[in-house]
Amino acid sequence: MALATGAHVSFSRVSKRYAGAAHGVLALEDVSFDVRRGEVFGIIGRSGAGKSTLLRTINALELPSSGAVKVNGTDVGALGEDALVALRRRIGMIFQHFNLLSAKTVRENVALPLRVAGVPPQRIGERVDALLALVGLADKADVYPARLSGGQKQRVGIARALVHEPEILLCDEATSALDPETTQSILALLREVSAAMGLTVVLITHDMAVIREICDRVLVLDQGRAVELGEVWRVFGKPQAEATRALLRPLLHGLPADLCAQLVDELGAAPGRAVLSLQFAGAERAQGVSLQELALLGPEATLIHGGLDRIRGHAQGELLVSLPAHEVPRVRGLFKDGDGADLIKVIGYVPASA
Ligand SMILES: Nc1ncnc2c1ncn2[C@@H]1O[C@H](COP(=O)(O)OP(=O)(O)OP(=O)(O)O)[C@@H](O)[C@H]1O
Repeated sequence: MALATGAHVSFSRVSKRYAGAAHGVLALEDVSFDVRRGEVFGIIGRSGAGKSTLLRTINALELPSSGAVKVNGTDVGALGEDALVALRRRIGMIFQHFNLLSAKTVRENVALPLRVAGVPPQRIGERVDALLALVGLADKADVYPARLSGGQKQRVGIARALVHEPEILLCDEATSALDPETTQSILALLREVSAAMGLTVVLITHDMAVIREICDRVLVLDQGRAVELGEVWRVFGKPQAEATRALLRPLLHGLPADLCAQLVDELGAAPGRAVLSLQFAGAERAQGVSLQELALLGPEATLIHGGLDRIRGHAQGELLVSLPAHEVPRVRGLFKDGDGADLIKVIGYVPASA
């Protein structure tokens, strides 16, 4: 059963075909996965991969052409009008362009969904004040959106999305219009409110740094298909699908091939040496890479480039090391290769006769 496994939202064999020329557009194809209760779940993919379509099936803004989306075990596609209104109140949504009403103050923007729901004015006032305090905008209640910064507008968007005390928050490129510093503050706020309110958060973004920063797990869509799913540190540490690698390329620690070649060339002054790449994917070395272990590379090893990063508490990265070529077989044995968490790769040799 969906509830017993902790699934909050479950997608089973979801396909979506939009009407259009000839056979229409197949935006989603046979997508199945669960979003767990209380997790922050990211969806990534190239432009047109189907991310928005998938997100919008959760609150039935789009209905699957086949398959089912269930929230708490209930098929959202089978709900009547009243049940659908109730469902949408349990699912807040925030958008890239904030979608605030410019002719209404901050307070009125946040209050509007409560007014529509017929909540008594006194309760509306209390609720709106509490939410504006929560998002750090208590002093902007009577200001119009035009006088707010992008980050402040998104804070209003978040307050408005939380008015009905939802259990799920959908974020559609919520930080894409913001500068990096403001993005960080909005992510911190999202993390805070999701933890405080026990929210399940599903977000789509083109910004891989956002996924790395805030998500527990990530799904990769490619041309409407789910091609990879896993904990963020695993997927980012060792991406399996080509689509994932392409999306993550800007974040990967590896040196560009031409720079590697240049490094190998420069080492021509020391013939008989090899350049190795030691890649750490985080599973075995959550705490980092021990210097004791690196010391086993031997006294003639030189660290020439690299760095370690931390994703959701797992150390990841790549170190480029030069050492005598005859040491390569011994060193290969020191670090797990291939199916383990780590990978060791010979980037190049400088021939002894050079
Ligand atoms: N209402 C619609 N009618 C017809 N085709 C649509 C509609 N909405 C989306 N599509 C098509 O479905 C596919 C998936 O679109 P979707 O917006 O879900 O992708 P996306 O991954 O969110 O893209 P982006 O990152 O550019 O926002 C695209 O080919 C798009 O052109």
